Amino acid sequence: MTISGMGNAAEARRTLSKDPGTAGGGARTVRLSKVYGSGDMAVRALDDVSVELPARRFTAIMGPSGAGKSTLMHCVAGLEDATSGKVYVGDQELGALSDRRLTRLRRERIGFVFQAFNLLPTLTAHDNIVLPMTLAGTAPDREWLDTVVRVLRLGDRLAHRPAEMSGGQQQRVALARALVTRPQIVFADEPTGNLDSRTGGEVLGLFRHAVDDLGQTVAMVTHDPVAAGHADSVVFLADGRIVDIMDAPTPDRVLDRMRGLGDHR
Ligand SMILES: Nc1ncnc2c1ncn2[C@@H]1O[C@H](COP(=O)(O)OP(=O)(O)OP(=O)(O)O)[C@@H](O)[C@H]1O
Repeated sequence: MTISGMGNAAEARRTLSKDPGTAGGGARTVRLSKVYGSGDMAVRALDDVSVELPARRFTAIMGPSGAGKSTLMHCVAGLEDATSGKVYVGDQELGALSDRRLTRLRRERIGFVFQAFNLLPTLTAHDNIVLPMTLAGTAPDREWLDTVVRVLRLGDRLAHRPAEMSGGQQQRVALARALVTRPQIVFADEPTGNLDSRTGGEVLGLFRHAVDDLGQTVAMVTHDPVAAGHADSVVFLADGRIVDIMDAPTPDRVLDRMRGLGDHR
């Protein structure tokens, strides 16, 4: 998919290449299990999952409701502890980190785009975008911020508050916020779930752009075979286990596979 008005990708790549160490890392799990609760109430949300989210690739995560998709993303992003097994972001094993170092790794290497955008209503688009840095007490890299804003076509929206923007614009602000710290990995939980198909298509195009032109790694949970068709590969989960991995997915093939898993949405 090509995106109009994306700015100069070669320039973005050059900007990025100044600091190659902060972009392009992947993540993986080794025999990851996650159990919620205990005894009779125990739920095994992830069961012995070994999977790779390769660097500079766009991976979709699919599967029926309750399959463990969000749990997998939360564990890989360091938002939840593993019950057993290991999670690596780049070469770093998350379980080996103190809380403080884990928080720092999350802040510096990981970006999140949640379905509900999670923008603060009283802040302008600009202040929402730089919020992670404001919270961390650091200053944004002006040149990089300008690049992200230009690529995401937000230049004329920076002074607006979320209520003054369309859903697609708010999603782009959320994406800018996830990208501005130059995270190695961007995690997105059903990012197109609430969007009309045109805006959803734009967001998916932005993820492709982040991977192909900005050298980032994207992992996205989705129920939508068309959305998954934008990814490089699809990881299928069912009952907390990986049941298939599909490279070069098309919406038709994804739909067939989903039907086979009993997800008829
Ligand atoms: N905090 C929690 N406490 C207890 N059980 C949980 C918790 N979070 C998730 N679960 C359970 O773990 C399993 C996997 O949940 P998860 O949210 O990862 O699935 P999902 O594939 O993302 O589902 P959906 O598509 O409906 O969002 C489910 O059975 C769910 O009820």
